[in-house]
Amino acid sequence: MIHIISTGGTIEGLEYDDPNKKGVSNGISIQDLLQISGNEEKYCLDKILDKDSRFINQEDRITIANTITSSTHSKILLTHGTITMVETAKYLGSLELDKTIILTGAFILGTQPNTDAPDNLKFAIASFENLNSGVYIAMNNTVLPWYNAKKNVSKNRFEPL
Ligand SMILES: NC(=O)C[C@H](N)C(=O)O
Repeated sequence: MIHIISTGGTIEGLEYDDPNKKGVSNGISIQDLLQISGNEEKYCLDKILDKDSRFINQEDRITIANTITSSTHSKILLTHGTITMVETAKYLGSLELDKTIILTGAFILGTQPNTDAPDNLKFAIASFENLNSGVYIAMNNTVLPWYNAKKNVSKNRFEPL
């Protein structure tokens, strides 16, 4: 069983530049995206935040970490906006939790027909098969460990450092 923890971002179709608008979402749920992806893996889902990742702060990261540590599951899929995905991955990596934690998201709004959200979810879920405990980013068919990942803004992809 995979424990999915969702926090907002483009993957959930959230589009806003104004932090005051956080929590106002006309987006799409991770559950619906998983259905679109054809996912057959068993999962449970907790939506704990609804934020563009520019507005994810240290308090939010502690909330995310607490949700992970109190989970009874060892496979954690964290959906997160891409802008600060590396920062959250680094924070979680520094905690050295004995779980496999994969972060994923999307570059194209989850509400758009050409979104990469279902593919990234599918890829991230399949990646648990090959990974030991640790923190990883799984996006655009690439898995990177938390300490060797950066977002290439011009190419819209994550790459090794
Ligand atoms: N592609 C993204 O997820 C960007 C988004 N605005 C974020 O929450 O970081």
